[in-house]
Amino acid sequence: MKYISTRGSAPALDFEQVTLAGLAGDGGLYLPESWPTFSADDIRALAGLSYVDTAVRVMAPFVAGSLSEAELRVLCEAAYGRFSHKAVTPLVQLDHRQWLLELFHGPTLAFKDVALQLLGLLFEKFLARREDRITIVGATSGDTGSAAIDAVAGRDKIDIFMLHPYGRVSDVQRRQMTTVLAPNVHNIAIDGSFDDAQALVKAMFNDADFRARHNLSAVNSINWARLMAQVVYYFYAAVRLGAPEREVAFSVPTGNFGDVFAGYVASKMGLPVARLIVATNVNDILHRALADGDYSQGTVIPTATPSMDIQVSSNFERLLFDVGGRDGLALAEQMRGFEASKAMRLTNAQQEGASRLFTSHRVDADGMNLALRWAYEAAGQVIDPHSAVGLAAALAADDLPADVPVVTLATAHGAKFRDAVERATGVRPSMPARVGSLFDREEAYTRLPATYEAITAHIAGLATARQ
Ligand SMILES: Cc1ncc(COP(=O)(O)O)c(C=O)c1O
Ligand SMILES: N[C@@H](CCOP(=O)(O)O)C(=O)O
Repeated sequence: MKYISTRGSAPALDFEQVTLAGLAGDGGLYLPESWPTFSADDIRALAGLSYVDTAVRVMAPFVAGSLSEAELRVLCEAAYGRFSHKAVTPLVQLDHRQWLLELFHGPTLAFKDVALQLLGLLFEKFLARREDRITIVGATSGDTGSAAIDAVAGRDKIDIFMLHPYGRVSDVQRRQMTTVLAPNVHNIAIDGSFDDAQALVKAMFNDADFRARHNLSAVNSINWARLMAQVVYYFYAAVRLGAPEREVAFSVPTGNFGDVFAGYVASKMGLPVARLIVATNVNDILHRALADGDYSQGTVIPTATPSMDIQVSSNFERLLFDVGGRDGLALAEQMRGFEASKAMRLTNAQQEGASRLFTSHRVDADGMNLALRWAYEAAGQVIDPHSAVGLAAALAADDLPADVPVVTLATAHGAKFRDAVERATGVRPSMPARVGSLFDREEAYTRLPATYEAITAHIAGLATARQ
């Protein structure tokens, strides 16, 4: 399998290279040269398989040439063996048509673990082959950071520098990152938003000297391997609900467009997806883009769903590339315009292409609270605020055929956002034992201004020299 850049001029890479590279050299994001497809029989054959068996079948075409199926299986068994639920990503029924897909049974209680537990092992395997080391630079609005740190802490060929927006993540999210005191883990709190952090990370990748000197790699969803691992649970859930005989809709609380893009990939591979509902909070750039073609960056408004307080959605570029005819040079021009003016209009082809599968819904604080209460009172489920944004959008999708089940992706455990859950439901979710005593541990992080000079000087001073 070869991967090409959305901006048309970086060299095509294989899976191993693309996993270590992160962002493409031309500033674009990597995607498979063509989508592997599963026939109805292939999908039928997934019925009754374990999560690991499903993962191996779904991901095998993407890793071909870099990993054998046996190697992939060993990594999946290790990654998903750390989840606390036997089904890894269990489905929970809420009513006759609404379902939750629980993605928070990993070590750090958010869906990020599904991909990052595997990515940590992929890094280790590929670095051992090359006898090389990497410096990971990442941006987090709360969940990617802790999941990535858990996945790579203590690995001796990796340094990780994780940027989070100071004061804009929950106390649990922050402590899950800053109480990991392994020597290769470096937390940086920037005076800015997640978008600032993400822009700084992309600038480091686009600085050829800095990138080469530190051998940068990515753990954000700019890294293709992240999305690949997330495609698996769409198959796993849909097959359990009757695919390929029955179509399934998914409602996805969305920020950086990675999770819902994985659903798009599943659909391109042949999974019968009736609809992908993009659920945003009031930071609604994706809702405006999908509803009106207006992709213009607003100011980030802090909300009770901090992980979705994002106004520039990295992976949207992958969708625009695929539905817009895969013209990398034209997209590069369009993205340069966006980077300069912070606004762009989708082309007609991009809008029409996206509207075939996607709808969107903007959920404000009242809508989120109502969904939290509905889940608790009508179905006895204490969910987290991000999942509640997804559920609110799912409940509003009343134009879907009656026989289509709607699956909301439950992206985090309520305990990560205890205050918001308690305010809405009166129930304070307790912390699962696997997280340990976060509040007794020492914290370590460095607070820095959100400037390129300050961040790169800090990283250059601490990153272990390449051997
Ligand atoms: C709990 C939670 N829900 C939803 C999202 C949004 O996912 P994505 O950025 O893949 O759209 C995030 C962050 O990415 C998150 O941490
Ligand atoms: N919500 C995310 C933001 C980063 O998204 P990613 O999927 O690109 O890593 C977070 O929790 O950090």
